[in-house]
Amino acid sequence: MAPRILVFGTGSVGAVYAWVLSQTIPATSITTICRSNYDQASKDGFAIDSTIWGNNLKFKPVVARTVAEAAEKSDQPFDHVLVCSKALNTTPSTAELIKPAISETTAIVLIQNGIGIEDEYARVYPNNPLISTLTYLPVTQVSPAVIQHREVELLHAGTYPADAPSPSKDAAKKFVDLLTAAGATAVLHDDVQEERWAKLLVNVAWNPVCALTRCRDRAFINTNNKVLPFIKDVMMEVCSVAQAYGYDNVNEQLAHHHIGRAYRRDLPGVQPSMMADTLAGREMEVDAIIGNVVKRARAKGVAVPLLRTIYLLVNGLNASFAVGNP
Ligand SMILES: NC(=O)C1=CN([C@@H]2O[C@H](COP(=O)(O)OP(=O)(O)OC[C@H]3O[C@@H](n4cnc5c(N)ncnc54)[C@H](OP(=O)(O)O)[C@@H]3O)[C@@H](O)[C@H]2O)C=CC1
Ligand SMILES: CC(C)(CO)C(=O)C(=O)O
Repeated sequence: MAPRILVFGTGSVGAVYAWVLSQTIPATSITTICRSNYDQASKDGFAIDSTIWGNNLKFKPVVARTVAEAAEKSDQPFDHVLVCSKALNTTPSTAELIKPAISETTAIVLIQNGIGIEDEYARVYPNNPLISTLTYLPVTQVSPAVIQHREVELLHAGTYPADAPSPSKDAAKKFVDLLTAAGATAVLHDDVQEERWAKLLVNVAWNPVCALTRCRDRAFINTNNKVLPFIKDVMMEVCSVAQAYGYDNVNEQLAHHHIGRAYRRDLPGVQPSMMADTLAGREMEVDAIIGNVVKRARAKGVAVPLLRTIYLLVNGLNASFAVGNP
């Protein structure tokens, strides 16, 4: 029988992975939880333009407003619940919100940026397979249920914790195999935390500056010849924290690799998710992406003056959305 999939948070990333899975799993076995895009998604489904997979990709999964409604609609327990909402500190937490969909064997798959995002799920579901993933997938929901994707698709996955028991390791492999069979690129790791740190170089450096300046990454580079040295200094601070935790491959060479990717992009470049949030006046993942790095730096006595500055600025920007127009 086809695996049953639930996607919680079907915005930019969630819609793309739901579509990917629909290449091997019937759309009737994929349920998407939608909020602001519910009307459009339930009426016409999703439409994706991708520079990799092609334009005008349409698909219509099952659409529900809440996890309770999704669980009621499904005649079988869900095999995989994909959490593709932003990693935010909400009340109730997202871990609590997905409860109606979690059976004894459901694998919980986090497809989110940041570091230290798994703890709440591990606390609420100590016996379920928990799969931590991150993806290189520049995507933007340009209007409700209409998504644009460009340039790259690469997901890294592994269990949380890294030394999880074999049923969790099997579930992680199964998920990676599902994506691969559907035509996506997914890599399984014994310890995916190294890849989380590696991607933080990109997200800590570019997401806040693009949000604060409202310039896409490549366009920001063109504003001043000091931009690239600054971005490198920010990345090197993240490297020093990662190395303090034993991830020595998160280093200067990797920083150069990531900087080169942005530099080679056509203008105006990509719109990081934090910039999309700012333009929409939506809460940004300030703690998951920056605050948790600053905390980890403090715990190891690593100096991160640039990260502390960026954290305060972007945290202030976040707060401004809550109070409305200044
Ligand atoms: N966009 C990108 O290019 C990339 C993003 N990422 C990461 O992927 C994750 C997802 O990002 P992204 O797809 O951009 O985010 P989006 O904001 O595009 O999508 C998140 C979706 O979650 C929905 N949602 C949040 N809370 C709830 C809730 N309680 N009930 C129902 N729906 C809910 C939102 O609904 P609503 O619209 O109503 O708020 C929205 O549709 C983040 O961790 C991000 O950092 C990783 C790689 C690239
Ligand atoms: C920078 C990017 C697009 C890389 O995939 C990303 O992770 C984000 O927008 O948060």
